[in-house]
Amino acid sequence: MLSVSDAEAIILNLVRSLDNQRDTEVVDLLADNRILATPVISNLDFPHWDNSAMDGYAVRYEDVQHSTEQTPAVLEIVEKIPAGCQPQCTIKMGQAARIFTGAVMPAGADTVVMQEKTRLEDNRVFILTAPKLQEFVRYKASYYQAGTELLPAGIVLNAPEIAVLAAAQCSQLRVYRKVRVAIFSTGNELVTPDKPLQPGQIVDSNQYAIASLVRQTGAEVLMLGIVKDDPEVLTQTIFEALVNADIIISSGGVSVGDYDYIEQILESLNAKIHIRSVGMKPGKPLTFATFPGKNCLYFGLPGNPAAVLVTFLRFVQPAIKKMSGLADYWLSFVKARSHDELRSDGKRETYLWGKLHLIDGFYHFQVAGGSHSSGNLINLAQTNALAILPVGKTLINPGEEVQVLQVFGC
Ligand SMILES: Nc1nc2c(c(=O)[nH]1)N[C@H]1C(S)=C(S)[C@@H](COP(=O)(O)OP(=O)(O)OC[C@H]3O[C@@H](n4cnc5c(N)ncnc54)[C@H](O)[C@@H]3O)O[C@H]1N2
Ligand code: MOO
Ligand SMILES: [Mg+2]
Repeated sequence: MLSVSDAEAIILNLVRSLDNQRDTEVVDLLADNRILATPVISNLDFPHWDNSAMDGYAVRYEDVQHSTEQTPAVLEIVEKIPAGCQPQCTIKMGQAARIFTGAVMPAGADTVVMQEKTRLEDNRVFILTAPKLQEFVRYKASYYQAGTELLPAGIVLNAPEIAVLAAAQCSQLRVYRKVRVAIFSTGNELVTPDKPLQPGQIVDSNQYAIASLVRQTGAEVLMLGIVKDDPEVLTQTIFEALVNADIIISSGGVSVGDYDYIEQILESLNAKIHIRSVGMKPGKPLTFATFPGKNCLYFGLPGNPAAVLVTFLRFVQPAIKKMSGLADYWLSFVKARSHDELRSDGKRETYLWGKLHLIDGFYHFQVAGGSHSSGNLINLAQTNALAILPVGKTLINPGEEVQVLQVFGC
């Protein structure tokens, strides 16, 4: 049985990022959560020109550097410059321009005095406090120089990046296409949620959970439905999925039961099985395979509903993120203080689901109540984190530190 970290390394080493030329498409600015495939270089400086950060007066520092309330500099106002206009005058000794936030600085002026520090009399402004040199001027190119890299490839385009791209007039973006993930569930006992249950049947909840997580991870879902525990149908399903999918995920059928066919089918399809089981709880029977000559990864997740979520979050989600072109941050761990006693048998790395709260700058982990059996999915609702007890650790006391994996949009 592999350790979790060895399994992670095997998987992530075998994941190839989509091709940054071939596997891309052009989208507009309204397509969010996409991953940039090529760096963006703008031909605009930021700010585009020297401009004022305040409503006030554009002045020459040397005229006002000794101003006080008792001995104010008195300047003649020669121009009024609203935002969006080109100044007409050059500010000379003893002169100032009325200026507004965002308006272009006039030639000759190097400093802005905010209007609260002035007094106006007719066409003259009294400067009541000495400003600092260049105060309240946002200088051209002081935030970004045209021609340099504005955004690197491999980042997610969220609101801040989209604002930057809009401001830079980059409205057509080359992003990676979405990773295509085919999913299916195996089990003769499974039915869709709309069917009345016959004795022994249960609802295929895993397929819905995986589909939701795949979409949240930014990939496209191909739902292949429920497949009976029938080697022929299973083989055909996997064979067909290989045509279009970058990743195939099944749930169930990976343990040692008489109807657990996934591994033998993968072998019959000449897949190379890299992982058969992992020392984690839940999630021990995990199958990971590749198909020689094909760019497709296979994750055979265990059928138990908690095991399927934990193995997806620990292994599949980072693999999708890496394949999608995301340069880093495939997993997000934090250290938290445990609110409760956490227990494990110490034999496998143990994942306990619960809620992460940020209180006064410190993370606190509150374990979900009820059974942590991998067959129980009820108490997974409203959790956002998995606390991790390493192998050999049987107890974490309340108040002790624990490593936590942030999940479900946390
Ligand atoms: N003799 C052994 N038995 C089992 C072992 C073992 O090491 N030796 N491992 C156990 C562990 S751990 C897990 S996890 C499960 C994994 O089983 P499979 O991946 O083969 O999954 P199934 O047998 O098909 O189903 C297990 C369980 O999950 C329910 N299930 C299956 N699919 C779904 C679905 N789509 N939605 C909701 N629930 C599902 C299924 O009804 C079973 O109750 O094996 C243990 N056994
Ligand atoms: O994946 Mo199994 O949970 O360890 O029941
Ligand atoms: Mg089984």
